[in-house]
Amino acid sequence: MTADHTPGPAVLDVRDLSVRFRMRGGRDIAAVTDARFSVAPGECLALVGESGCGKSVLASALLGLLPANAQTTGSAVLGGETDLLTAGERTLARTVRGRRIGLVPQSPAAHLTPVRTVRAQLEETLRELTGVRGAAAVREAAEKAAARASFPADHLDRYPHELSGGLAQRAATALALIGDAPLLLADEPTTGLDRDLVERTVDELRRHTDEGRALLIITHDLAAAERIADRVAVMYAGRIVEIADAGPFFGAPGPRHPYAKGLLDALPERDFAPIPGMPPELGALPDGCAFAARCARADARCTTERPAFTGGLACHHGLTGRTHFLLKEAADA
Ligand SMILES: Nc1ncnc2c1ncn2[C@@H]1O[C@H](COP(=O)(O)OP(=O)(O)OP(=O)(O)O)[C@@H](O)[C@H]1O
Ligand code: NI
Repeated sequence: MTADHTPGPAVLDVRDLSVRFRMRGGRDIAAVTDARFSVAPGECLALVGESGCGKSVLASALLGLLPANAQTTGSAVLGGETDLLTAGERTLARTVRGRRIGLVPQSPAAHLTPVRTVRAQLEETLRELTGVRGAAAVREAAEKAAARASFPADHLDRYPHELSGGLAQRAATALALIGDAPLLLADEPTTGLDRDLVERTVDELRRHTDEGRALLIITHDLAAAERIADRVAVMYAGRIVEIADAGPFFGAPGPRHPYAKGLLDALPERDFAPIPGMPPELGALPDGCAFAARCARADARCTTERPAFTGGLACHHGLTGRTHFLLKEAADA
């Protein structure tokens, strides 16, 4: 097994997914390039990287929610059968969003309908996505759905603006869980929450993964990723540069890609040493490695030659030939 592949049938299998925004004047923005990863049942994959690196665009591509000027290539196969990139809006709206992919939104307050109570929204979603019928049965199912996301029953008749950030997040999670989707997709589910609530939110999401769902969590909160993820995918300038098991990535021996190492070293609880410089414009990417301009290890080759993504890594320096050979041998065994 290599780190970019999960063993057994994947819930989601993304192959060479690219997203280009066609801009006026013929310019292209390469928001996502050749993303390749899969997520297995019961597994949590955290997609991490700095603001603007393409994480949300990747999520929107999976949900069929990209704007009209976006062009996608590659494939993203859900449940071994449906390619999300070619399925078409009708299929995505009727059979995928909510039913096969539960979306835990970035901004729950904005996702919830402001003029309706949490109970009303849960009941409406239940009627839409499940076979539960009859006022009493729907009411009971809504209360169960709230309990599943640890949303307190005595707050069900409140409106979204009457909820704290943490409770709004739980209401949104309860809605995301109603369709019993095998894949949960959470884009920055902890934005704006204090540390305590971040931990509770990710622990609750983890619990749903432990029930057998797959979870793709998008975050730039590395502490949250460390707490929840089985594997980590690091994105830089639209490309995944490293995919690794969370244990060795956050512990020893640590990340293999210099950018991923830089991200961890920048954490206040580690070296608190920011990566110098800025990421490149996605409309004007360099020919070689996109990280070369900021990388202490970069040499002439890095600026001219793009590193291939093999064995979970896209870097000229990450592995010596010998280590690579040994790892590959172990992976193939
Ligand atoms: N509709 C669009 N047209 C053109 N460019 C876009 C469009 N939507 C997003 N982009 C560009 O795609 C890039 C990636 O954006 P994205 O929102 O995926 O970043 P992100 O990694 O999710 O960042 P954050 O952590 O801030 O949420 C950005 O440079 C953004 O400007
Ligand atoms: Ni985003």
